[in-house]
Amino acid sequence: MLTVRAPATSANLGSGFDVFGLALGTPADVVRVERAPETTITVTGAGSEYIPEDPAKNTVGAVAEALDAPARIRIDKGVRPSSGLGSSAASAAAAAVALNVLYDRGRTREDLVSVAAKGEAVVSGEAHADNVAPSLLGGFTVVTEDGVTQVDASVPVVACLPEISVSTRDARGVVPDSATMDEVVTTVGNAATLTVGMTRDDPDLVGRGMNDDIVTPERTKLISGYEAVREAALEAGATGVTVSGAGPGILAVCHRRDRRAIASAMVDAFDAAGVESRAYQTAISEGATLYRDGS
Ligand SMILES: Nc1ncnc2c1ncn2[C@@H]1O[C@H](COP(=O)(O)OP(=O)(O)O)[C@@H](O)[C@H]1O
Ligand SMILES: N[C@@H](CCOP(=O)(O)O)C(=O)O
Repeated sequence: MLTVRAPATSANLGSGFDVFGLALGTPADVVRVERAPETTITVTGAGSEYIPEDPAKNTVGAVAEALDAPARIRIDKGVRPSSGLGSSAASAAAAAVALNVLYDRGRTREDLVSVAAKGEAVVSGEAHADNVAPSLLGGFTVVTEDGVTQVDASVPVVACLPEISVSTRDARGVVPDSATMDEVVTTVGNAATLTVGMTRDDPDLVGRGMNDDIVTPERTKLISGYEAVREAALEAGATGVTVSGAGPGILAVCHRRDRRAIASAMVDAFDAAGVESRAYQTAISEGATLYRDGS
């Protein structure tokens, strides 16, 4: 048996829709695999009651098929589904790493990005790779049609997860079809600033580059309390705040000294809006980790 822990991720970071992603230190999914004549899946843990065990409907089923690697697969969810924290991607990334070794397929982590993205197509209709790439590779990732670029960034973050669900499929439905040239120019500038910030581990530059006037405003309408939570995080010292992935999670970037205060300000602001939430105080971290002995 092989065991892989794959981290939650936060995609987009505002200015990098479908392009940017980062790996979070916590939470994470743990996936265990054993060879079997055909693929079976069991799911336990956070939100498991909402996750299908049918291989045709679960992200890991698509990964097993793509690698021609039938297995008994057990998923222990640490990342709640429909969270904006790459829940479906964490399972897919973990399964890709585990099955690649189990069947000695010889794929590199970079090769596995497109394999794991097939799982995303099962749930959101599109094989977007901006969650699976950081879950596999760790750090900050930039996904384009030409491939993936990875930076071992280390920046403190708070990921606040409200007790509401937004499916990625639905949130992709509110993405505008077009943008003005002014909006594009502003977004390119922000994305470039953010990327330089990641290469320097500079939370101020990263935060300054997170603004996005194209996709994010449409998605914040799906998250009760978003504006109040954003304001509270900024007042507590966050250098940038935006929707995590497709939401409802909210990501705040910060200096380490402010992390605890930001986490409690965000939870309090959601509470005042009548929404329960929990905040993960973490940092950009490593990608999927393989444990050979099943421990
Ligand atoms: N292994 C899996 N882990 C989590 N969700 C899964 C998995 N396989 C299928 N799903 C489905 O994917 C959807 C959640 O994915 P998504 O909407 O992209 O949320 P998230 O932002 O948390 O990844 C849910 O409908 C869930 O049932
Ligand atoms: N780029 C995608 C990212 C979705 O992330 P998730 O964590 O919400 O699945 C999008 O914005 O649709």
